[in-house]
Amino acid sequence: MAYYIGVDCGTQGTKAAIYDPDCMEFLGEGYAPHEIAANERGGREQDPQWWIDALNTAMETALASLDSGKRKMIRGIGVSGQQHGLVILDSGKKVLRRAKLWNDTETSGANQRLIDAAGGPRGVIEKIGTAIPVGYTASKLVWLKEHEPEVFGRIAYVFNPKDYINFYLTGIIATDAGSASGTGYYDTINKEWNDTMVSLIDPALKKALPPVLGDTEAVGPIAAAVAERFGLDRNCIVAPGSGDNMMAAVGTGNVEPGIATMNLGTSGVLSIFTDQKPVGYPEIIQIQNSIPGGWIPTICTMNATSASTAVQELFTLDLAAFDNDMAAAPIGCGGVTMLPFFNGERTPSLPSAKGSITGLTMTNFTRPNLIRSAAESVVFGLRWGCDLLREKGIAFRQLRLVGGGSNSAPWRQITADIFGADIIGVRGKEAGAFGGIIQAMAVCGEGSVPDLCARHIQLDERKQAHPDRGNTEKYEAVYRGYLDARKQLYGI
Ligand SMILES: Nc1ncnc2c1ncn2[C@@H]1O[C@H](COP(=O)(O)OP(=O)(O)O)[C@@H](O)[C@H]1O
Ligand SMILES: O=C(CO)[C@@H](O)[C@H](O)COP(=O)(O)O
Repeated sequence: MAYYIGVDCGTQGTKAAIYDPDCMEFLGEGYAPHEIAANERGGREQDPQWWIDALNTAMETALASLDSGKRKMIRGIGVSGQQHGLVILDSGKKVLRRAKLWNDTETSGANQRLIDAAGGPRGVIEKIGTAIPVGYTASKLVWLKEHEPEVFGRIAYVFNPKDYINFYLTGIIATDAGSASGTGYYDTINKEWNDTMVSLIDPALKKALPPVLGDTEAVGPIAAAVAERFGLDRNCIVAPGSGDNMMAAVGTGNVEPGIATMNLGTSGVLSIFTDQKPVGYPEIIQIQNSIPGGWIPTICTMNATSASTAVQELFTLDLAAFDNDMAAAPIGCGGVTMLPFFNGERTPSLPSAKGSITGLTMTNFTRPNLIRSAAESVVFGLRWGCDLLREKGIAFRQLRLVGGGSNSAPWRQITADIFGADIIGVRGKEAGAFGGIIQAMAVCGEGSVPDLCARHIQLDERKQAHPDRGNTEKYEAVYRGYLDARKQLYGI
């Protein structure tokens, strides 16, 4: 008998869950939040130590009910982490500064300068198979070189948040192809660091890049101090892990054509596995490497539950009351349209955009309409990206919905109606963490990732929603209204 731990280091907090594959049950779970240091210029940063503190708390909580014998039966840990964040260490492996995060738009000017230097978006795609939206690691390095050259000059290691967690767990520095594909200097088609993009940032950076592990190649065994802290066996291995979207794809069975994963978390994400080399895609679609093999063309918006939470907090409602109001408002919110760009936006590329609400009248200016318009607008943003994927022939037969927003019955129905697609949830604590568990099991020889997905992923029938044809038709007009409002304000 063996147990596995999955960890997800998200933007708002870190989760840990312990899984018993024989009983297909979770033995424990834990969570601890982390703060975000924000500035008015769009800066969004976290100290990597905050992730470690949260990880320790989450792990301790998750392990609390396991006696020492059971703790020793934990064979592997797989970590899923917020993508793109820039973690830099000096030659003594000490953190050089706070990590700039995926949702940091302070670096958007630097991103544009890098894209221009690479020959525009198409020049970037020729080199690495994907465009680089605002938020990718590359732009943060360019920004750092411009704004903090002394710090930049001391970089000895550069990697992403998940890799820092693995470094804490093992003492070893490495990354994986999925994470690397979100940096902006990794060739997603040929699966190797791209010298040209690296040199455009700075040729000296090359020596700071970590080795890229295979999909089921362990980082190594857990470090002695960490094993002792949690009472784990020294032979417990740490799997390579990956970015949260790759791991959520695994944790929802999105490892074969036909399944799509949508995450309504801080960010809004839609990813669809493909085994066909993804060439000629629109620039706004991120091409990312999937675990295992293949690719997951991905759309990521910057405002999902971050936007809904802003509205929820404005009205000081709990989630049940918030959902009730969402359900009470009509489709289209009586003409109220929200553009939820509270954090700027990257899909479409509008890093300096602000949130706005249009179409208000004396009669439609109600709390339920404002709440529902937040939920609808988040889904419209993803629908816009999805239509671009559909144009490329990427189709799906089922949308597996995860993230905090998937707990909301009205939001699920809104999503099903706007997409005209069947929605289902996935049982378990957290898709990214469960992806980590499946990957750790694969690394420990329990089966291939697709086989393990087939055996262990349990769909959640309680979180189903099916499109109502009448609603879907009504939404077509409302969606056009959303696109018009966006075009009027931002020309896109
Ligand atoms: N029933 C619900 N209705 C609406 N929103 C919800 C509901 N349950 C959770 N959420 C939202 O989900 C958010 C958390 O989402 P989560 O996916 O855990 O975020 P992340 O992984 O990005 O940190 C919460 O802040 C909350 O706003
Ligand atoms: O940047 C992306 C994807 O490209 C985001 O999905 C981040 O990876 C953050 O994830 P959450 O904290 O919202 O789960």
